Amino acid sequence: MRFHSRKWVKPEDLNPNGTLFGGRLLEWIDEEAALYTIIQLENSRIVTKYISEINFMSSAKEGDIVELGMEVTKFGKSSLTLKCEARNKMTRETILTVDNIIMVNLNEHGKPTPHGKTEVEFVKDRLK
Ligand SMILES: CC(=O)SCCNC(=O)CCNC(=O)[C@H](O)C(C)(C)COP(=O)(O)OP(=O)(O)OC[C@H]1O[C@@H](n2cnc3c(N)ncnc32)[C@H](O)[C@@H]1OP(=O)(O)O
Repeated sequence: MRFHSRKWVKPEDLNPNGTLFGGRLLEWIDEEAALYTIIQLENSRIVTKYISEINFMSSAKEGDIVELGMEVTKFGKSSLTLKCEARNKMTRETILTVDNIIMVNLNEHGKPTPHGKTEVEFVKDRLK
């Protein structure tokens, strides 16, 4: 799994317990999944269709750095299935894992459309 982005836990990201608010982390993950999908599918009209069980295993506190990792587990016809892990860079603990995030490629009418991709592509290879 590649960890593409990092987030800094700020006061506005905390819950009343003083730790990272779960909803904020899910927002970060959804955005990261969307950005990853847009880049892979080369289409900005994509949506999140389904997110499987989310297992919160540990947390983060103010000032901690959270890393978000994504991995493609399946290329469907119009869909892309991702696996995700969020980990705390300070404690080295896994904060949560999500086994399946299903993203769907849409056409200009907002309907699912084949993306034609079958493997992960790297931007550096596209430039050749
Ligand atoms: C980044 C964001 O936050 S986006 C905002 C939040 N998301 C949204 O607003 C999306 C709202 N939902 C929708 O617009 C519609 O449900 C759509 C366009 C995503 C899908 O429409 P549907 O008519 O259900 O699509 P359809 O049945 O053709 O399925 C499309 C693909 O999703 C897959 N899929 C649909 N439902 C599920 C599900 N519950 N679990 C897993 N995969 C699913 C299908 O297998 C299909 O994949 P494939 O083409 O690779 O075989």
